[in-house]
Amino acid sequence: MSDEAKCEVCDKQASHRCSSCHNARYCCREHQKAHWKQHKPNCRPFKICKDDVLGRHAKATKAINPGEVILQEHPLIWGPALNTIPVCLGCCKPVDENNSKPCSKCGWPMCSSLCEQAPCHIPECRYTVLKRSKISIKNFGITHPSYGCVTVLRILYQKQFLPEIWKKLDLLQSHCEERKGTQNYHKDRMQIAQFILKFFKLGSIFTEEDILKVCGILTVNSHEVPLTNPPHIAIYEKTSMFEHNCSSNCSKTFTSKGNVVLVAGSRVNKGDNLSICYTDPLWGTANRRHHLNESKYFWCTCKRCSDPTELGTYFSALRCQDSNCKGFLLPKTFLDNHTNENERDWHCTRCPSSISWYSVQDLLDRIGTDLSEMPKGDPAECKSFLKTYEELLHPNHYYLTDVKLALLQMLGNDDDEMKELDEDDLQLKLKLCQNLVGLVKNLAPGERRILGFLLYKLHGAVAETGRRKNSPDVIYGSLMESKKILEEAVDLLKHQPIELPEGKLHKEALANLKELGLVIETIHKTIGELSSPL
Ligand SMILES: C[S@@+](CC[C@H](N)C(=O)[O-])C[C@H]1O[C@@H](n2cnc3c(N)ncnc32)[C@H](O)[C@@H]1O
Repeated sequence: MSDEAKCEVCDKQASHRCSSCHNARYCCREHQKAHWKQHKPNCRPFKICKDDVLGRHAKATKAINPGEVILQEHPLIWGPALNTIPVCLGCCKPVDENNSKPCSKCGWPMCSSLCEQAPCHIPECRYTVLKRSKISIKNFGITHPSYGCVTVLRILYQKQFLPEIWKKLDLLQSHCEERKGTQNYHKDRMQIAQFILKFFKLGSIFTEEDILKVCGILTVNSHEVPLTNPPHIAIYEKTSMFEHNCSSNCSKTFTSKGNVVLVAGSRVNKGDNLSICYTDPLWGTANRRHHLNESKYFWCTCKRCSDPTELGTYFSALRCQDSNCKGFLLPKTFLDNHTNENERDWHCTRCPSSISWYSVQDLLDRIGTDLSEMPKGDPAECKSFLKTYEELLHPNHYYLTDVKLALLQMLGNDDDEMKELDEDDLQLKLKLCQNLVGLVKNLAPGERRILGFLLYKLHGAVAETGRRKNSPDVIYGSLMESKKILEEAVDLLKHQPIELPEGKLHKEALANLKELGLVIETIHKTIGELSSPL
């Protein structure tokens, strides 16, 4: 009998499951009732299903409202990223020769004696001690190849000593077969597997295949945790089951302690698949699909990828090159990776014009280079980029979106700067915020962090526009609108931890909301006094 088939209370064979989460199993109703108090905090609104395309994935077992927490869990394993500068192996904060001391047992630089004794440091410490010479890290502040093996060693340690955790890790996808022959596989083999086998001399315990499987598990399932700078990585058991969608219905954030929190971004119906976005939702379709194939070994065919207009946003579209035409150029599909050359042409949505795939690539490469070479932090440069490329790209194009996102943060980034902003720039900021809020709501409604950030910026621009008017009625109207937008931002950002910029923004938004409420009350009284008969 498998573990899953046992009653949560008595270990007898289970005949039924909790009808809400489908996870807990019981032998009888009495035991289910008796267990409810204990089970309630863990009763999750999803079950794990399996099919040939997705493998294991999560399905909602009841309707879920936007903002509802679907899951919160501890990492199964965490550690430094595979490419990182030297960090403390207790807390993952950067170390250098001044703020660290080598671990007395193994030599890895640690930021404090508390971190030296942290349980998470045991695996690499023990394996280093076993090889009978300490490690010596001399170059700080630049990517250090030795750190690539640390999280891998932590997983191998579970395999050797902690079978309960290893069992869970071992069940995760590693795509070993698909990875063979790829550049990433070769790199992992040379830089991680060989290093572990030769430097740590662990060949009698682990094979090269064991190590490469762990590299695959990490590549496919690990999450970047931005609570430290540089971010560290972690694997979460249940979160690993959530499939990818480029317009996902859930998003993830983290608690201050490093737990992952999955939150519904849009309304989910019972039976819907639950998804998160494994890639950057503000990349174009070709780039997202390429990245997913390179890092997660599947070609995405979600609704957004299947629709060349990307849900009607034209996020990857070019303007038709016929100056008399108001249409946009797009391929027939982004899904077919191997069609013959003519089939890859991009066609106008209005006229018979078309353009070859090579010309599209050439144009996009040129604009991409311009963007990467653009001096940072200069609003004039951003405006000039937008002016030049709005002639060639759809207004929602991802390159323009990228620059708009940067520009709106340069225009009046705090209250004082906002007051100083000239009227044209204020109206530009307002337009950029409105434009991007509309775009993200269409394209990636589950992305609560991005939407919350944009709405926060929008509330400021709306309030400032109102404040500059002479009429108390108009000011009152604008501040009420701004308050409504701010309330939405507060709700969207409510699960962000204070360590992240969005958590700080949430704190700021709550304070602004209180202040805005008081200002609105005062204006309301003034209007009442002005309009009351003498
Ligand atoms: C983090 S795992 C998800 C859990 C996995 N399905 C399992 O059975 O363990 C990521 C892998 O799931 C599969 N996957 C996730 N989302 C997918 C999607 N939208 N289309 C196809 N495969 C997907 C891919 O094989 C991907 O590498």
